[in-house]
Amino acid sequence: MASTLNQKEATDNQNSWDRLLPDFPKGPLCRYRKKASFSWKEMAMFLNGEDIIQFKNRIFSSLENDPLFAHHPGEDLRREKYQELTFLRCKRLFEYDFLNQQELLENPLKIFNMILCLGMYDWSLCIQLLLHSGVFTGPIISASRRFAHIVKQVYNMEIFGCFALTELSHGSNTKGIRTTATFDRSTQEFIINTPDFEAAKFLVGNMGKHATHTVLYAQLYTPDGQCQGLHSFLVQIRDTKTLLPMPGVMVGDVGKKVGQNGLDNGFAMFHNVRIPKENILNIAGDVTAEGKYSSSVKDVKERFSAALGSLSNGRIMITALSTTNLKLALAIAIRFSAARCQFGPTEDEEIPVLEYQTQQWRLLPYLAAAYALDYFSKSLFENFVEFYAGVLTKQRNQRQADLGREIHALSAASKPLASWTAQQAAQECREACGGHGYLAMNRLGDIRNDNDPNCTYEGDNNVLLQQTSNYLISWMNCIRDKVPFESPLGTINILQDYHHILGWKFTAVSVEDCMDSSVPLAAYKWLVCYLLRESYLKLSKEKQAGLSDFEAKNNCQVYYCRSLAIAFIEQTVLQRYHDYTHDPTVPPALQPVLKNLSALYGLWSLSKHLAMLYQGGYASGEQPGRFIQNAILELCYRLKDDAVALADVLAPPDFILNSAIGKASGEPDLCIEMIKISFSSEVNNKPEVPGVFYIRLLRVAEIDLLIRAILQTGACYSLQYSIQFRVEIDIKETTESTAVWMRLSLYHHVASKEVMLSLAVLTLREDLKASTALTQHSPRQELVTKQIHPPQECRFNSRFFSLTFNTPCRQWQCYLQHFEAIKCYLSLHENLLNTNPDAGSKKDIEVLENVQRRAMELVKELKHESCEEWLRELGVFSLGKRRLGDDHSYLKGACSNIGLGIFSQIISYKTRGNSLKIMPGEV
Ligand SMILES: CCCCCCC/C=C/C(=O)SCCNC(=O)CCNC(=O)[C@H](O)C(C)(C)COP(=O)(O)OP(=O)(O)OC[C@H]1O[C@@H](n2cnc3c(N)ncnc32)[C@H](O)[C@@H]1OP(=O)(O)O
Repeated sequence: MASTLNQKEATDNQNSWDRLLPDFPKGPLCRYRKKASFSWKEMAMFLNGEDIIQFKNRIFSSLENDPLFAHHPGEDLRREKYQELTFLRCKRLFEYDFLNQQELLENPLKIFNMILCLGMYDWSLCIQLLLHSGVFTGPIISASRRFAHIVKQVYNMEIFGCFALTELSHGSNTKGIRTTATFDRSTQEFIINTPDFEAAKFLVGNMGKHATHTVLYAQLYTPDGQCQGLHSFLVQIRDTKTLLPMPGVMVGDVGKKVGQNGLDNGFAMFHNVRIPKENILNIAGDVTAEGKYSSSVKDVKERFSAALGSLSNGRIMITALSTTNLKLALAIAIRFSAARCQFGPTEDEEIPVLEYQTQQWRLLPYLAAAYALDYFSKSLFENFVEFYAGVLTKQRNQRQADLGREIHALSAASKPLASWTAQQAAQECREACGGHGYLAMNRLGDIRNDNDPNCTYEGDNNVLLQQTSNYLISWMNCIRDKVPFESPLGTINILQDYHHILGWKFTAVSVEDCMDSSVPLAAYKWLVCYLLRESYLKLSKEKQAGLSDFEAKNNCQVYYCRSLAIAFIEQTVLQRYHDYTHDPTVPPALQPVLKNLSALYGLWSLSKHLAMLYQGGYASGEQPGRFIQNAILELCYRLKDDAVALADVLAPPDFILNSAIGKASGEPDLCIEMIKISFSSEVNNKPEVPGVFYIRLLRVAEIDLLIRAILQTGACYSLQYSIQFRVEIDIKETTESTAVWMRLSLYHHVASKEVMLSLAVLTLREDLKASTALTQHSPRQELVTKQIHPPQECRFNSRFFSLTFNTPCRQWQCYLQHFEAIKCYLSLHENLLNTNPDAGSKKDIEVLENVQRRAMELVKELKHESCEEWLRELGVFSLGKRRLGDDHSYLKGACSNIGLGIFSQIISYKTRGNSLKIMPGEV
């Protein structure tokens, strides 16, 4: 009976997993998926839970089915266009309203996941939304209820926000900020001024083009001439209707960046800009009508930390954003490594590159880090939710203050750890995928470049690490005075055993002994205590030598305080992950792989501190180092067959991952991607370059892929162009083989001229796996003609089957029929060759002509088919459907919706400059 129940439970589970997590398409990755020691679906359910998976699916499918979110293949989207599109998308996200207040309160992890889902799709969009509805709105919500109407305007997108702290000459050093806000008693206003160019607000996300309001950080001056320190103010910088700068504000875009170019980063200078007294965000302090400064926080330092408190939230999110980049890069590189075969034990046999020890060692520790950091970032976010609830309910007890300090210390180190790990991983993954990794279409370059600012914004990584080491060193007084202590989250509680831990030694006596994360965890505890002692001693010594606090601190960073902060955060991440993976409630089938990941993350991270372990006497002799290295390699080997399933758990759907080599099937369809890119960039940017696509077809099935690629690409770009297709099939015989070449000529109308587009020569290799390469094929001149043929002309001779159709791209049904005819033609031809191998070489003109005639007849017959049937057959129904009818509707919709909101604008399909322009008569 019990076993029947268990069986039923197992079946129910399986059904629910299958419903939420569909199987992946068959392909070369199947062999690894079969070898996995666990079910990826069970793992995904365990890590996320049904509710979150459903929620993520809803977001992913909404983006995939919305034409506004269609990808623009290649990297040729101009910056202005990309920024404009990002803004339209951001606005559209509010229309989706993925998360209501109730859902958010019930499960705050939903907002966390929503942000990450958007980031997986595009970081510019994600950061734009975060800056507007989080970084800008957070301090406003925390300040006072008097801003409720502003918050409403934020969520209606009636205003658009940014967060202006950084200045041209002051980024990390917030105390050095020089913008001023002087209170004017006579008008009950603050006057905002930028003293000089160097104090201009700089690099502020959303400020470049779109923001109408900013949370502005400035030194507050009371009428008595006293500077009361850094405070934040709500300032309008642009007119909400015209987007023209407000009087006294000079604002603009800072130009192209290394990454995230869909985001408009800007600068601003203020000259006697007056804002009402109520616009001070009174988190740290306020000013009375008489101009007296008042604050419930008496201590200046505490006031400073209250003013900057909102940055902790940002750093926690950046920890998670970086971890997401780590996950994306790993998903791509592991899938590629499992499908890509290169070299082998014999000349005839090539093996997947994942089988090589070096490849495992390069990638799998990062995979383990992705799992550990993923868990950590979620748990830290949950800690923050607890803290933020206290902020909103105005709790002022000791625990709340201690929790704030601890979260600040953790996030100031977890941001550096996660962003650096992701940065290094993205580069390693890029290289591990060779030339394919270098191609923009595979997204590793974008992941690396878009991750890059995570190391800098919300505080430079190295500067922030000092906050963590300061926090740790601050506990030395309690240790020295033997005063009992603990922190709300318990992360510093190991220091209670400081003296005892300093006496620990490395005790493992074999490699097998090291295969559990308890071994690196013990070493980390020792390392944290050791580095704390060394940093403290060094600091004391420097001070005793007569150096100022400032100089002493400066001399204690490298090899001391900096290493301490890094070791502490790695130990904390590992501790949490170790506890999680060793919890008895983990499903038995998942325990071994999760424990392996935990051990690998711990040992690999620890291996970077080997010198320190020896230097401090924790390890001695040859064995500890050897054991750790061999255990890392053994764990990589043990995880190798699980790697694809582990990557599957992390990877979003193909549309979101948007990487040809990262596809779930392991079939990169590079041909399609290249055509899309070549086609789209030519159409989009260089319309007057003449050219032809030559595509060599070895299997009839391939034409389906091409049709899909062309349709999808056309779907993105046909809105502005009427495109003509001309297709010629050239059956080319050599002594070794018969090859079918398809020449696809694309024309479009530019100023009523017909221009031939794009020259790209593609060769598909037989297996279509990862091996598409651009090759030199000299096009035969007799085939190249720039003449447009009359519509729907068919021409035959013994080798060529040529169809030209002169149709606006929007009318899909026209050219679908023609493609179908070509397909029939090729099928018949292929059948012919299969049944009669001599047919090709004998140049049996009569037979070929019969085939061609039949294909011609098919074209006529096919005209009566409904276009929707064609689309469904080709699997592009939804894409096609939303283009049928009013082709411009999606853009019109998006833009006109904005028009209904704050921004009156001229909708322009020309993308030069900001399309948000002033309506005639409004100025
Ligand atoms: C959701 C995010 C998405 C991505 C967002 C992307 C957009 C990016 C926007 C930006 O980048 S905006 C601006 C970025 N700039 C910064 O982040 C500034 C970095 N600098 C600082 O935060 C501070 O200047 C500092 C380096 C942390 C402090 O340096 P300073 O030496 O001047 O002060 P201390 O003496 O160290 O600190 C005094 C006191 O205050 C405590 N404290 C500081 N920050 C916080 C905080 N966030 N929370 C709580 N407490 C804080 C600090 O620990 C000290 O306390 P004690 O040690 O004295 O107890």
